[in-house]
Amino acid sequence: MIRVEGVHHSYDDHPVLHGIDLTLTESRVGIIGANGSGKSTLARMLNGLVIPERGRVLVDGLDTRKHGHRIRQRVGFVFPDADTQIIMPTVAEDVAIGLSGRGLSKADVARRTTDILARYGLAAHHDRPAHLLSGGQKQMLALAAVLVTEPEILICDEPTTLLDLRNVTLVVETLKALPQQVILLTHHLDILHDFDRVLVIDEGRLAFDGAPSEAVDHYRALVSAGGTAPGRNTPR
Ligand SMILES: Nc1ncnc2c1ncn2[C@@H]1O[C@H](COP(=O)(O)OP(=O)(O)OP(=O)(O)O)[C@@H](O)[C@H]1O
Repeated sequence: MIRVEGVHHSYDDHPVLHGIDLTLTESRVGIIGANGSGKSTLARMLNGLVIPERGRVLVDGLDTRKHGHRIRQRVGFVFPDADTQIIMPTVAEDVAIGLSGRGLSKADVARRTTDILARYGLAAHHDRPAHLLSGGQKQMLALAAVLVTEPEILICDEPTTLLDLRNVTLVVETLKALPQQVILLTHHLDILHDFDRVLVIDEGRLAFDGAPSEAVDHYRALVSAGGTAPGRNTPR
């Protein structure tokens, strides 16, 4: 369970989050809001990639300020642009690297790598250079490379942003089938219709917290009322 307690954050004296309190227990949680509203900053706090300036974030009682490494073993994070997440030359190596330092034998690493690539439709690409994959395949690889570590919670920061409709569907169906708790940041509002809970972030504050359709209505109303800063995305 993730708890966010009285979290404030600034970058270079520019306030980005203002007093966020949350307890996240639901299986499927969406986070929506305008560009620059603070969603990614909040998401990155949930596994200790960003430490709050004030307040604290607890994962199963562990404070991200003190237990970042242990928390990141429990909470996987998928970034918006798979290219920035793919770090090894071949597809299999990119998955296997996530298993290093876990005391697994080479045979176990190879077996788990082969299994996860098969599960996510990448078996035929095992030894291919990762940079030659299509955009959708790269996003699936980024997802597989996180899921092979068997996190208890998965945070996905706009994992469908760069994908065409077919690949959006593939990634979304994959996420929805996972047994893990999934926390998904997205500008594709329709993805969230069957989520358990959706948070609307507006200029660093929690503007709405509830059912998906009401959250989307709230976000659209905010945009219509000019409640988000100018020049930001219109919700789809
Ligand atoms: N590392 C950083 N250093 C300085 N400023 C940052 C940093 N990361 C984010 N910001 C700023 O903090 C604000 C919130 O950014 P954040 O990425 O959290 O918003 P977001 O809601 O995820 O936006 P988007 O939908 O565009 O991804 C923005 O003004 C952004 O420019």
